[in-house]
Amino acid sequence: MHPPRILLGVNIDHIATLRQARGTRYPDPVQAALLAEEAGADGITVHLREDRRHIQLRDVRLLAEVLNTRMNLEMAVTDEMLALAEEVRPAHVCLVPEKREELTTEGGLDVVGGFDAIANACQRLAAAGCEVSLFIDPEAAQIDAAQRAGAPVIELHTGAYAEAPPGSEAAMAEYQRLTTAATHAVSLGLVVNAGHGLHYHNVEAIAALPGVNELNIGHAIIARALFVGLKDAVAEMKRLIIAGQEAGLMAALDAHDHAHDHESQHDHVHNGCCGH
Ligand SMILES: CC(=O)[C@@H](O)[C@H](O)COP(=O)(O)O
Ligand SMILES: NCC(=O)COP(=O)(O)O
Repeated sequence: MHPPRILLGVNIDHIATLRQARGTRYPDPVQAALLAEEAGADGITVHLREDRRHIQLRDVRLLAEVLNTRMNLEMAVTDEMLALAEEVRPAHVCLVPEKREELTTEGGLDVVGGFDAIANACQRLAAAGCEVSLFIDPEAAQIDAAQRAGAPVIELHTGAYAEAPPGSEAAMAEYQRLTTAATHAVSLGLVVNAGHGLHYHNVEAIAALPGVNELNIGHAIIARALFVGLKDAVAEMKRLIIAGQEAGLMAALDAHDHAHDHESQHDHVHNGCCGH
């Protein structure tokens, strides 16, 4: 049976970045969200940062009213944000680490180190009806802790892979880390999302990872939208994700057939079918 198509969550933070740069009312991230949905986005991701550098509370409240798909609210594990999520009740909440001085999210959430606070946040958000995901680095210890904390979903941070020079040993090592992490998380029954730094040239490989449910992509889509329009930018990303998923499935089938052939040859020899 064909697994479900990988979903695309479009992150619209950078529409708000442009608006905030001039203090105008435009461009409106809410308008962008509706266009992205029309182009095939399966969900809309926003990161309401403590410093409110891009997305504002007004955006989150309006999106909660008008989205036709679902909101994925990225937020830090703070009392203020937990209270807000309990009030707005987005379909999905992704807990992320946050530093004021960072340009963008630098690493994954330390679930091992902050276990009690994160497990408590997972419980509160689940009680509010939100599906919680934890944005983590592709490390077994963090994945295990995420499961123990009660998160049904993880989002693997793809930043290190995206930043490594394409084709380099570092990129291959990061890809292997992501593959191992996704396989491990799926074996624990976790839903596996991924994102950060994905763009039109690296997304196919990430869509080919085993068992991926959703990719969250923002910067590259909004940047391309400047030249081709938001709808085309979203549609093109969806096409690449589907192509990557198909390639991953074919590769998995080939590997399976290969292993099967090898096993049959092995049985053949051991069952004495070679005239011995
Ligand atoms: C959690 C994550 O990887 C991204 O959503 C990122 O945090 C977006 O935030 P910025 O748009 O501020 O980079
Ligand atoms: N969680 C990742 C995300 O929402 C998008 O990150 P980016 O594509 O803007 O780097």
